[in-house]
Amino acid sequence: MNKDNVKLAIAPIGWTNDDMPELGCENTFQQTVSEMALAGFSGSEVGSKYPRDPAVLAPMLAIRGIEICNAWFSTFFADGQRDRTLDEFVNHMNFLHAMGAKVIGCSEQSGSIQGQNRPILGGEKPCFSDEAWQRVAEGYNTLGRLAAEKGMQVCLHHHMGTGIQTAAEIDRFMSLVDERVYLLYDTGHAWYAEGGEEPMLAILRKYLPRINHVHLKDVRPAVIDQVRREGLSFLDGVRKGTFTVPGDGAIDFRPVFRALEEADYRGWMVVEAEQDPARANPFEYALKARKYIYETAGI
Ligand SMILES: O=C1C[C@@H](O)[C@H](O)[C@@H](O)C1=O
Ligand SMILES: [Co+2]
Repeated sequence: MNKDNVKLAIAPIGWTNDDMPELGCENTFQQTVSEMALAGFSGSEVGSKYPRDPAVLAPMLAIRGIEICNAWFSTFFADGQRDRTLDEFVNHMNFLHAMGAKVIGCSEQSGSIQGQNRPILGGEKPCFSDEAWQRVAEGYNTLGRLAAEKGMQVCLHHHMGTGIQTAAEIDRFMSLVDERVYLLYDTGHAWYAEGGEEPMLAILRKYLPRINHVHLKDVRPAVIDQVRREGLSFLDGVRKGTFTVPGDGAIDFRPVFRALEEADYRGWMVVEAEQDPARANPFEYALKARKYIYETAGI
């Protein structure tokens, strides 16, 4: 890949998991960003331990050569919480804008079971009605317009346990939104939702021109099988090791990198591999990911 076009970041979720803050609570913000830099990454998403004042955060990252590329934002349009979502979005967008980020990665969280103690593969995730889809589309088109006014772009993170999890749901979403709304492609969630590498790649190939941010997450299929068999929740699975860094799990990332390269992808690729830091040392796994990406993507 061309290193002038693609930048590499890593998410702090490997050090402290904001979905389960007890995982990695011992890892400080400064240790996290220092280890990211030491492992050879130039970007990060934002975790709960990061100072929220750009005047404080920016210099602490600058001395380590780390840029902020994105931060997760939860939307609740299907549930009808449009005003609250838009208000919170504007604050979030302004923070990211002050940090120099260009992308705002959002997830439609109405009815999401990703944080609940319910079987993630047990058919309990939300399915939106036609009216809910219309609310989601209108909401995201508004976010896309607000972001464009700031010279930024909004994207949807398809995610396990949400109403936009499967390939069919991604299709529905993308068919309803306008060209100012992009897709955040997450390899791990695509594999998990569709059960393999071919359907994961099909989503990538279909939406390449609309993908403006990439999460590189590897999977351990044996753990996903256990999650299915034992009716475990998404977070139980994470604790058991559903995800890991590229190069450590089942996914061959070479076709992913090739497809992005052929489509002249320009933007960030973010290693995002939440697992228990007590079992998978975050610095060691960051180095492992960095080496694998160098060897397979050439950057
Ligand atoms: O982008 C993400 C953010 C996390 O909080 C989430 O649960 C994870 O799985 C993910 O892909
Ligand atoms: Co992700």
